[in-house]
Amino acid sequence: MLDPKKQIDIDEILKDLDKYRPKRKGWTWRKHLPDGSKIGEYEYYQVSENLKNSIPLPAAHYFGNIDPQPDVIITSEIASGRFEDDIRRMRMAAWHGADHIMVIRTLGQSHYDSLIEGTPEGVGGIPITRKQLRATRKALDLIEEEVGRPINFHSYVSGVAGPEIAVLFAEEGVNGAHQDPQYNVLYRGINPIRSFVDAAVAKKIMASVNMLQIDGAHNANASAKLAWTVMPELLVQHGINCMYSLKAGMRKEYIALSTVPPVVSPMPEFRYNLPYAVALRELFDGFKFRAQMNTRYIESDLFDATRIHVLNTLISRLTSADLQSTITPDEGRNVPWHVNSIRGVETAKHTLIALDGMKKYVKIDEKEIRTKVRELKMRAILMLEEILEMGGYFEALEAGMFVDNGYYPERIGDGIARKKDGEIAANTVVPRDKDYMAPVCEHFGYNNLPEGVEKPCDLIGGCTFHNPDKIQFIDELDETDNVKIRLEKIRDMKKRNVIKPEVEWFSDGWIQLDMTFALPEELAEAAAITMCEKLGLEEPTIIHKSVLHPAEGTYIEVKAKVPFEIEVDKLVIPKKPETLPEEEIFEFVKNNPIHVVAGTVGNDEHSVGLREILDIKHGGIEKYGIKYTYLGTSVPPEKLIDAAIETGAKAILASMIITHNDVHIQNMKKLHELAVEKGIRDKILIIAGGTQINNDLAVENGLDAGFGRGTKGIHVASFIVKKLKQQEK
Ligand SMILES: Cc1ncc(COP(=O)(O)O)c(/C=N/CCC[C@H](N)C(=O)O)c1O
Repeated sequence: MLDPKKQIDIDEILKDLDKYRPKRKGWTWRKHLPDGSKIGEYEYYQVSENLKNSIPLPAAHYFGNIDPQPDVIITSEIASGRFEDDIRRMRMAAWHGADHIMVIRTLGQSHYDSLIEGTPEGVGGIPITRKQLRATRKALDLIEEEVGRPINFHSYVSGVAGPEIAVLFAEEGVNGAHQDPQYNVLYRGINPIRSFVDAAVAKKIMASVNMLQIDGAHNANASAKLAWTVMPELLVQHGINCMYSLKAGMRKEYIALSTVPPVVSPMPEFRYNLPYAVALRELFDGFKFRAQMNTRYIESDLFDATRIHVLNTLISRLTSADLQSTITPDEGRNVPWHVNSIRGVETAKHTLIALDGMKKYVKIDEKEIRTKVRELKMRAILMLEEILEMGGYFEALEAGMFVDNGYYPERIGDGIARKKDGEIAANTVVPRDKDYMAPVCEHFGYNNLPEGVEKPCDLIGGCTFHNPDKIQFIDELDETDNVKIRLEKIRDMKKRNVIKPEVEWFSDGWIQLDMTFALPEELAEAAAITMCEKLGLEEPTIIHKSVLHPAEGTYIEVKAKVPFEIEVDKLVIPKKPETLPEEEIFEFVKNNPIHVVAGTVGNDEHSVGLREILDIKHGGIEKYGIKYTYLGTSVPPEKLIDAAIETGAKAILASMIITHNDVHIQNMKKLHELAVEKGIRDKILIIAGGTQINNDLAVENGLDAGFGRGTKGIHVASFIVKKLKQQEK
């Protein structure tokens, strides 16, 4: 079992991997709750079971800290290049609501014509190897126990070694995988015939363990110049992979179409994306839908990427989705960082929950949208018919029919053409002999078993699917590049108990600074780099800039490395305000009535924070029987003092949010001086509160206490009672 207060021990995970066996095979959907289920005080219609451990949305503390889980599976794509660091991020993502962990493969693994072993470091993804799969699935076993919900582990069955990868995944309990031969052909330049033969073999193996399949249609979006023009082709590509998957033995409930809204603003995106989403779901009724935001147009702006993600999730709720993928908002600027993977999961969870049950009120206008939906279907059907006229898929491929930027039937002629007998691994498909027999299970196509043999592997005492002891586990192949070597480097830091900030790997030293200069962009970028150098930071790199105005200002985000380590043992933890037990506060106030006056002092209209400290609703001081006179906002200090005298108050609560030109400090001094002038300073407590306030600041300016961000009523009530008790002595 994992201890939420302790980090996962990677050494522990790596132990005995040669004996590890997956707990289950195949895909797990969330357990939906019935319509109208209550979570906290509220009814929901599209949620699943709660988690045992989780981190709710930022505003949850206003609503009883509930963390309702949408009915839709939420995916986090995680692949920093080091699986040992990704495991930590998987745990973070699971706590924020992800139950589908998708691991992107290292650059070029599609072109390896065999499996790789061990745990080398990856580039832009993770080398998928048996050891890495076992370590990750073993860690996910622990993490799913910790959050209390099954977690699906996912990667890719594609490339020249596709079938071998499918066998590996079936043996190691991988729960989901992308499999679409069109991806191999169009984007990895692998021979079309080899790709489709391999796909049939792989799909049959995936089907045998109910692995969920995601197809690759979305890649056409990501590759086309103007992604909306490939909408008819997307429907065709989905059709080809769906029918091929059914023929290879897959079931509809495990065939997920990867659907991405083709366009984003500033195009009037919903008038394109919504009809497309409706057409897709009508044509492929009964299949599953994996919604994913459009990666084609993600730039370096985290906020724009998040808006794109929210709008994509809105389409999911307006139509339907079984999985909601969360491309991290920084996909447009670097290999995703921890924090952005989590932000992506939060965006999906927030939006799906926000739109719970929306179809009770909002319906798509059938009349308006029908023409567009019909047109899209017609274009796709015409394209399919033309492909047949051309002699079939391979011929259409050679003619460059796919990923052409013309809105079919218009053609621009810039499609991706692939030779039927060319490309990587051409002429490597060997026709099967008539009397072919293979003593292994889940073998695609005919297999001449001898009479009376129940299953092929009975002939060899079990294949690896039925006798996992036959799996050959190789620990490491490369003595210089493996997880042990990488862990050695950080073992030293852990021994010295020193730490550095990180973005994707343990203590990698990277931080991000955000700043604005009243300069045009080029100068602002140069100023940002200079600033980092003055701060002694290393390798400063601009990762985003926003022009606020061509001359008035530019916003810059920079990443840079810190050259120093932090000594954890020497860290000073600021003392938390101790609070009295609630009963003690109730008891004292019952016997010693307390009245306070409160207000937001000076020219300041903020009121929310102070009301939360006062009102019973938010656990304010009223809850403990303390009475108060609330003077409202923009209260002159004189008025607070006079009201305190009139009401015989024991304390003044002065809220100060605005701190421009240190106006809060002037107000503190003023309150103290006025109380002295009026001769009540020793009879009354003066307490300041506000987001920029702290106790030292208040005390050094003559007050009795100062409370900052995160203060609750009990903190203030405790302080007042403690002080009054001291005065009694
Ligand atoms: C149908 C298919 N097969 C194989 C691969 C991976 O192939 P290689 O190992 O990179 O050659 C991909 C990759 N898709 C892009 C990332 C995932 C995306 N963000 C997604 O969630 O769908 C693919 O789409």
